[in-house]
Amino acid sequence: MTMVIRKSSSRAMTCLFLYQLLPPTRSHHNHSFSIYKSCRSLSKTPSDFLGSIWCPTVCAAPTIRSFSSKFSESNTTARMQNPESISYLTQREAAEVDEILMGPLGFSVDQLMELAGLSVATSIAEVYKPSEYSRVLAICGPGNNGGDGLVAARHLHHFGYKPSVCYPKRTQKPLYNGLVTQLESLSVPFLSVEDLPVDLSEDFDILVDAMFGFSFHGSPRPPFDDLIQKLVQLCNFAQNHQKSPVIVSVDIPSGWHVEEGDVSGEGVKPDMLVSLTAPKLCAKRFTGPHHFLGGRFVPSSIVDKFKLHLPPYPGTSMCVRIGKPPQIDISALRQNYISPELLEEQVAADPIDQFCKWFDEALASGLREPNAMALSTVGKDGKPQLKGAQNYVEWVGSFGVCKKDKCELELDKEIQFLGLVQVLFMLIDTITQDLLVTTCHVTFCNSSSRIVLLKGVDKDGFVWYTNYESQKAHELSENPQASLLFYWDGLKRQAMLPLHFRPGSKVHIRLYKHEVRVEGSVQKVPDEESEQYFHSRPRGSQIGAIASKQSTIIPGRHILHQTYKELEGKYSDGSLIPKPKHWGGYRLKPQLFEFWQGQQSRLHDRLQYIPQEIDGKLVWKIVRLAP
Ligand SMILES: NC(=O)C1=CN([C@@H]2O[C@H](COP(=O)(O)OP(=O)(O)OC[C@H]3O[C@@H](n4cnc5c(N)ncnc54)[C@H](O)[C@@H]3O)[C@@H](O)[C@H]2O)[C@@H](O)CC1
Ligand SMILES: [K+]
Repeated sequence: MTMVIRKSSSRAMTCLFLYQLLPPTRSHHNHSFSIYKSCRSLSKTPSDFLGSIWCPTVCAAPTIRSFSSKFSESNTTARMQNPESISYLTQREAAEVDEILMGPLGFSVDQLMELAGLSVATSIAEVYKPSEYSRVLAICGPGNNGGDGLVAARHLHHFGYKPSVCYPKRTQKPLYNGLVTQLESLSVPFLSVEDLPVDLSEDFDILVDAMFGFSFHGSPRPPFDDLIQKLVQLCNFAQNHQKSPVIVSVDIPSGWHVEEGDVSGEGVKPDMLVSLTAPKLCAKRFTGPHHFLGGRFVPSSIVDKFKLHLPPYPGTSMCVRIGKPPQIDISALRQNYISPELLEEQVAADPIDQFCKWFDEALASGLREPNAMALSTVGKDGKPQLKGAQNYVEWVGSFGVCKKDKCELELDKEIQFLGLVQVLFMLIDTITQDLLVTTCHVTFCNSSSRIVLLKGVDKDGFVWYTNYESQKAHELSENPQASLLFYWDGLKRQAMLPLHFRPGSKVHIRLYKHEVRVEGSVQKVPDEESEQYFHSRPRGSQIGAIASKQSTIIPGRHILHQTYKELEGKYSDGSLIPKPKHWGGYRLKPQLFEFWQGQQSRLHDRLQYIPQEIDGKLVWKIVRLAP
């Protein structure tokens, strides 16, 4: 810290306490700001001293992108069910359900098989993403369980997996021949038992066990005895591999007694069980992490007849999770990020281009809402946190001119904070009124954060829409500086959560993680732009925007429903829903970017883009920060 005294002799010293709330921006050398208050006043509230700060104008490259409103509509997720309250069928009941479905209820085998196979494929896709678990082997038996496996393999192909099929005892019926032809037309390879490697871990990520279902009895006969042993022995090879394949059993873990389960204790131990129609008694003995129910076709007459308690399927899903997803010890979640290094010479010169590159990667990796961002704002009265720790800095040496009712400070150092400046000490030339030296303390302000959805990014900045009467809008009206934070993990070849653990196996996680922080000043977007976007939203969201007086206290949820219903009735004729005045967009004009990439041993990459004016042109200077 330096002390700058420009003038000397016959000076009076005045010691003052002043407050100045600074916005969350970067200030550069010799930028000036004003304190609109007499230096000689004491004990004023912070709000009396709102000043202005010079902010550079930023022009980014003309990349124009917009995101469709579909991002804002959330997808349904599988509901957790208490396994205790669910019905389990005996072998006899399972066969009886089968007979009723295909007799009086008019279903055909292929219909049920198609729905069963689709449920298996969607259950797999809920847990094991094709980006990490692409190589699938469906081992299919001679009956309908095997047929389910063939159908699942076809759907998995269309979901982006690479299935292969082992179907050693083919049933010569038109239904099965058709399923085989369909797979062959997709070039799905059929492997004989002899073609299979001794260690299935080498070639496959997912093993679909579709050998036997509820009609199995006795001990498995060849070649299924050996195939079941291959699944049992997988754990013997586990130590040779970073990741061992997962076993997904269709309806019954093959070889298990349909009612009593794995009687010998030496049978298959699937990681996932997809029960069809209703779980069979053996499913009570399933201890793997993922139990799903599929086969969304059970009519109420069957539910009543067998007094079934089955979980409801969420939304339009073909499957529902039974029981809780595996518990994860949050404190043990310590990923080692492995990424190629993020080097200064390799990143785009324009931060908007770099942002779009990472955004596209996040989108391609299957992240649901990569446009979700934390928006941090602070009003003019952001309360200071307690002194101490890293929330407190001190600087000395600003100087400037002190006029009757305002002091102009000229900062002599680059500062970087969002905070409350407390001017502790000022030395003023009583003749010239020059401000000679100032000592300031800066305490960081409390800011408020929430997640909003990015709806567009272009050369002018980052756009989102909200209620202009919300807390964030209120804070932005008082202080237009804000910060955006994007968090994208699970990129490229990462393990997806929930993590799959097999007892005794080692889980090596390759996780790529990116964060982008953007700071700048915020303005409302022109009303026509908000108007245009408002009418592109689903009508339900348009009505919702009118129904909710955001951030106000309401007596209960019923008020929202009531208002929503009234408005729904009002606009039921399909007429244009007018955009409320209090609803619209904001655009943040970036003044700083930081691109963060996780690396091993916490040696993360942090590249900051700082705007600079060179020969009247804006250029972004890239600097590296220590992690
Ligand atoms: N609601 C239902 O009933 C539905 C049933 N579906 C599927 O159909 C399955 C039942 O199908 P299936 O009745 O065809 O029977 P499975 O597929 O369970 O197996 C029957 C076949 O396995 C053979 N087998 C039995 N025990 C054996 C042993 N110890 N060693 C070697 N081979 C043996 C039988 O000879 C027969 O060929 C269910 O588990 C389910 O996967 C689904 O396709 C759709 C709905
Ligand atoms: K099975």
